Amino acid sequence: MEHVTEGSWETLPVPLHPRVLGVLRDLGFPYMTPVQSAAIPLFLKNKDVAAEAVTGSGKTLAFVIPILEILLRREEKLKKSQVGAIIITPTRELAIQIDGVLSHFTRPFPQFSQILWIGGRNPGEDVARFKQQGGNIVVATPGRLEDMFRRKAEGLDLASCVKSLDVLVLDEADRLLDMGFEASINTILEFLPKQRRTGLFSATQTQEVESLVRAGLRNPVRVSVREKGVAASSTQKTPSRLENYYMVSTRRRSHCSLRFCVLTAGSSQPSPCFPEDGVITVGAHGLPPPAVEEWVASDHALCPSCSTCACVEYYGKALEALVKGTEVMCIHGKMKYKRDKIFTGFRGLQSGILVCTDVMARGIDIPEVDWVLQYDPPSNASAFVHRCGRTARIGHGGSALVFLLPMEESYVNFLAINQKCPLQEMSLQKSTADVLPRLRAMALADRAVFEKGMRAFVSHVQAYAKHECSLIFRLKDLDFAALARGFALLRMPKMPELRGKQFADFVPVDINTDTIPFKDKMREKQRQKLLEQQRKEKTENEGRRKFIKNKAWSKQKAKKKKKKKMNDKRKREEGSDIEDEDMEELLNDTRLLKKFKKGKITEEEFEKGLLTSGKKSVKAADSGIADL
Ligand SMILES: Nc1ncnc2c1ncn2[C@@H]1O[C@H](COP(=O)(O)OP(=O)(O)OP(=O)(O)O)[C@@H](O)[C@H]1O
Repeated sequence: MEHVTEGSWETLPVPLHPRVLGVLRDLGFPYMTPVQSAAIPLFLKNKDVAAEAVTGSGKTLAFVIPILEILLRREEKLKKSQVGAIIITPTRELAIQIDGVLSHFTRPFPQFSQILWIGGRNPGEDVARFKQQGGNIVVATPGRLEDMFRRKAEGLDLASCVKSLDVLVLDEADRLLDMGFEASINTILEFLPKQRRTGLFSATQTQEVESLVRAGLRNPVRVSVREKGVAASSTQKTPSRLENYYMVSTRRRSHCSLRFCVLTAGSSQPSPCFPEDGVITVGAHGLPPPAVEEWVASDHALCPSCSTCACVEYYGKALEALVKGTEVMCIHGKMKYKRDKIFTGFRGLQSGILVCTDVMARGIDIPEVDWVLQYDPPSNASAFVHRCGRTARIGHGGSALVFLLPMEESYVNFLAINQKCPLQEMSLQKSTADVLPRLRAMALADRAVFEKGMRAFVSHVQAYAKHECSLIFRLKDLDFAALARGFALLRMPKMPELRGKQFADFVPVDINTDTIPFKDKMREKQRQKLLEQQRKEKTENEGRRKFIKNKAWSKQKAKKKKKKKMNDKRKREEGSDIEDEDMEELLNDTRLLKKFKKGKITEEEFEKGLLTSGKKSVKAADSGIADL
């Protein structure tokens, strides 16, 4: 393990508690990683630490161990309700993971209690748990932690409880800022005592992180850890054991990635849509081609690959049908309550595919992940490094692959310069059977699949339009017809980006897509009922329309003008002129996100808002009018 090279824990200049050493022995970690050997002594000498180290280099223990040691060295013992340490991390999954690591170390010290505060759970219960069990060490997401400071009326005076705080850790600091938590963090910092140790950990440092370092840390010592064997001048952000590839597909990106997933997962029964002779070779740089068996032997394939929740839903559904004998799971940010369960479930699997958005891109530690497939390039370049970092973690090898269109190939150079992240080209050489006819057949047979595909396409186009590297990812150059074929669409969706365009290369199906039923009988029954209701309303409105027609034309004109004005205003405000409820939901979510980023609403309110708009969309889908 080239990461674990820094001598045994006993060689630290400040000795660790024998029971901490015992836990490390039980975990089978006899040696430290570089970031651990650098950061732990600094913390224990009362320094603030700003640490940057590649993904999977053991940053969690670099702050968990000092927290324990500092609390153990306190002169005044902590009371149940006194908070001695807080770890803030951007996502729930990360918080759960850190809480799990921490519990190994608090187990031999029953005098310390720990508590997890994350969104998606009942805040009232969080308060009750704290009052009952205490929380000397808090692991939290920023929104929920900020919310907890406002729960005085429920009997939790957190501002008083944190007066005893010794250590604050900001994990994945750049992500905390990317996700718009700056306002929450600043509010939280105001409650915390200045006399504390602060640690800031990240795999990628940005300008914004620098400001946070200045705001939250006092004379920090900076730790920047490079891997052994990597030149001192190099600032490569990805682990050296990571084989990082890109594949340029002249065909559709989605098609390629789906085929790749099918192959990688290595179905136990040969998939009807994928021949057994698919050969993948590494091109350009002359490396030997990995044998197909190598892919097939994959344990976990993780794909934090999609930029949007709708794409995750669609690819999840597609892969479920295409990959036999391998479990396919989906996680995205719009899932409210089942996210924890799915995440834990995936970790417990022998092998599987996790289709996810960037909620899984950071910090998530599933050591056996062999492949990270990126269906589309993430919206910002540092997220690319984090996505890849879900594989090739300590002591393990791993590979990552991003699918690019020919017009996007300069992204490879951009990553090499901007992120010091070199990629090698890989190409799928033999032409293989098409997965798309199968997906089209699925969409024809089930409205749920049809609608998922349409939504995925729309959301993908919209995400593409907002890409940070708009010079490389140019919406105007996107081949919409090829994209639609890649999503196995039955017809082109109606959306402003496509208005007035012709798609000679896209052949829509020869049926009215409104007639495609849901496979789920109940859903279809509801849809039919709603369609009937709409038909009735339409007939009733006919009479009214005639009446309007008989009105003075000047009046009709005024009404039309008013309507146009309202529509224009809405378009200006929302940047969209799509009429259906899905778009409304999307816009509503965007508005919520903006408010949340500006700190105008709490994480809780944000999630509640998402849930309400999600419900609306289910209604729309059920009614069958969500046909975008
Ligand atoms: N000293 C050690 N020896 C062996 N394995 C270790 C050691 N320290 C940590 N690990 C293991 O290495 C893996 C990665 O650790 P961790 O999740 O802390 O990495 P990280 O640097 O926080 O990664 P990321 O930047 O992706 O969040 C974990 O599975 C952890 O158990």
